[in-house]
Parts: sequence; structure tokens; C-alpha cells
Amino acid sequence: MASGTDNCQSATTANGGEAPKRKVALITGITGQDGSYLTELLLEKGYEVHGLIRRSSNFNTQRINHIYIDPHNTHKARMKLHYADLTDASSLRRWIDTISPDEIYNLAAQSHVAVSFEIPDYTADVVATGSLRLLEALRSHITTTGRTHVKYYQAGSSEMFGSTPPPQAEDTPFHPRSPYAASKCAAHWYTVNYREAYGIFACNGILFNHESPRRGENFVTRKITRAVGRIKIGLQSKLFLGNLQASRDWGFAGDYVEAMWLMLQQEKPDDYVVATEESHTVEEFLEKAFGYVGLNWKDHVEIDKRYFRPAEVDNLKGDSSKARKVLGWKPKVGFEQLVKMMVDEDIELAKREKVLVDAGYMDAQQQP
Ligand SMILES: C[C@H]1O[C@H](OP(=O)(O)OP(=O)(O)OC[C@H]2O[C@@H](n3cnc4c(=O)[nH]c(N)nc43)[C@H](O)[C@@H]2O)[C@@H](O)[C@@H](O)C1=O
Repeated sequence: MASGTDNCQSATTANGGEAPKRKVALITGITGQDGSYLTELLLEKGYEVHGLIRRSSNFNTQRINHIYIDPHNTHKARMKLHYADLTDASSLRRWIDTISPDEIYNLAAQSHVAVSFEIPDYTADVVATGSLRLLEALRSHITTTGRTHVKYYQAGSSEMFGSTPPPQAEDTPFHPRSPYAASKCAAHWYTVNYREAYGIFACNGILFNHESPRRGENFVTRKITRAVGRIKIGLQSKLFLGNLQASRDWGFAGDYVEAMWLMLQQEKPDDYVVATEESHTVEEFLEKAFGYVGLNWKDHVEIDKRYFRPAEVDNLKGDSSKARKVLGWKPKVGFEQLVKMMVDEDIELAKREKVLVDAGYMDAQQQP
């Protein structure tokens, strides 16, 4: 799907005149949950969107397939994909120079907290040094081209607050509890530093957990709603989980990408917490999700020690008053609506799986 050497050119009107140039965005992590929602938002706003994707032996573009148009259809295809990697500085520099974006959204990461304990070097390389490579590629692009208006968004995380008690706001001290969170802190400070040192328009969005039916299946919310769908349809009976007492401020990813965009539309670059300001335990999520389809989670959930982390983040609850005041942002989807949206989609998915199981194409015990 990725193209070779796409170049952005200003469009021409029917009478040959120069049409106003579209804004051009570059997104790392476009194949992820946030990348897909942000791409939809930017396309709706008339942007041309370029996404950097990693090479993989399996296609990993499921979340954006519905908006993909063959690049040979040059007039219609406003989303373009290119191979690059945050661990490869030369690819970042080359694509920034080729695309000449107006806005860069750095969403790529090894984003699983528990996995970061297993692959800490790789996590730091992508999340921390990868962000530095991208900032450095941008700095170099600005220096050589004089394109000083390019804006940069860094995907920060509430995990950076770690063990600091709630409510957590922009000035709350960070106390990271995982290699992932420590790497995100480094990326946060690289972003602040490039803003202060070089005057780059660079913002940190400190986003609290945000979920959706497109959430990866090994994050706890989606793991639960996938299981609810499969249990309800008769494809699974047990769900193995770790710490049920951890509390998170869960919002809807579709709402949160709007805050990212708003940060880059301000006069001055700054850092913002994005959160619902409501916190719920994993157990409360279980109650809501199973209860919604008339099931009791206690009949299905078993605790498995392997899902406990070496260090846990117990309680996250954001104070997003700055984003609400300055950006005029607020979440549209509440906790209950989010849980229902995810369960509804996963019931439908389980029904489609059931057809495959009944036809003998899939094993009923195969858990996602
Ligand atoms: C903002 C932040 O949000 C996410 O990080 P996370 O909060 O670690 O998300 P999670 O869904 O993996 O865990 C939430 C809680 O749920 C507990 N938990 C219990 N049992 C299981 C379990 O079986 N699996 C998982 N994954 N978690 C479990 C687990 O111990 C933790 O306390 C990432 O997007 C990250 O990239 C990010 O930036």
C-alpha cells in the first residue's frame, strides 16, 4: 500500500488558476487506533494526509483500509502511505523533506505498558529516541528550507504521572512506573526542549487512556469487550485478567484526536492534559460491560498473575481544565456510552466469528 515517491503539488482549478493549497499533515503511527481517527478527522477538514508505516510481513493497515484509495487515482487519493520507521533517522528526514508537511503528529510507539517491561531497549528506542529523531529531522528541515511554520504534536501519556496521586494536571510532577512511561517522559522533555531551544511550534498532548472499538485487543478495555462478545455468543467461557483495582480515566479516542488537532491550531505552542476527569476501576469496567448484556463478570473472570505488572500505576484521573478553557475542547462520549459502543461492536464481531466457527474455518477456543 505504501507509495514510492509521492510529491505534494498545489492543485489547479478548472480554469488553470492556482487553487488554495491544501494543508498537508504527516502522521507517524497512522495504522494505530489514534492514527486512524485522526486521519478521518483531517481528511474531513480537507487535509492531504501522509502516513508513515512500518514494513511488516502481514499487512497492518486494517484500521485505515476503509479510507484507503489507490494512489494511482491521484485526484481522489488524499491519504498516502510511505515506509519509514522511528528507528531509522534517514527515512524520517527524507519523508519530511519530500512531503513538506504543515503539521506533524507523532503517534507512533511501542504503546503497551506491560510489554515495555519485556522489551525495554526497543521501547526506549522507538518512544524516546524515535521522537528525538523526528524532532531533529524537523529541525534540520526547517533550517534548510526556512519553513518555520511547521507544527509538531507529540503524543504524551498519563502514564508519565505514574505514582503521583490524582488529579493530574500539566504541572503535576511525573513519576513514571515502566520503561514505556519513562520513555514518554523523555519524549515529552525533548519536545519542550526543541520548543525552547529552537523556537519550534511543538506541543505535548498528555492524553489519559482513550479507547474505542479500534483499540488493540491486549489493552484491558478491549480485552474485556472482546471477551463479553465471545462469551455472549458462546465462543469463550473464561477471561483471564490481572489487577482489577487499578483505576483509569477512560475516554473515547475519536474525541481525543480532535484535541490533538486543536493544539496545533493555537497561536502559541503549549502542553495540555486531555481527560474526561472521571476515573473507574477495571472492576467497574467489567461490571458495566458484562452487565450490559445480562452477564455476571464473576462467573467468567479468573485472576492470572502473569497479567500483573512489576510496578503498577494505581490511580489516574486527569484535570483537563486548561484544554477545556484554552482549546474549547470537551469529551462528547461518557464512560457508560463508551463501554456500550465497544460491547455492541464486539458482539457483532463475535457473531461474524461464529459463522466461521460453525463452518469449520475457525477454532472456537482460539482467543484473540
Ligand atoms: C494512557 C496509556 O494507556 C494505556 O496504558 P495502560 O493504562 O497500561 O492500559 P491497559 O489497558 O494495558 O491497562 C490498564 C490497567 O488494566 C490493568 N489490567 C488488569 N488486567 C489486565 C490485562 O489482562 N491486560 C491489560 N492490558 N491490563 C490489565 C493494568 O494492570 C492497568 O492497570 C496505553 O494506551 C498506553 O500506551 C498509554 O499511554
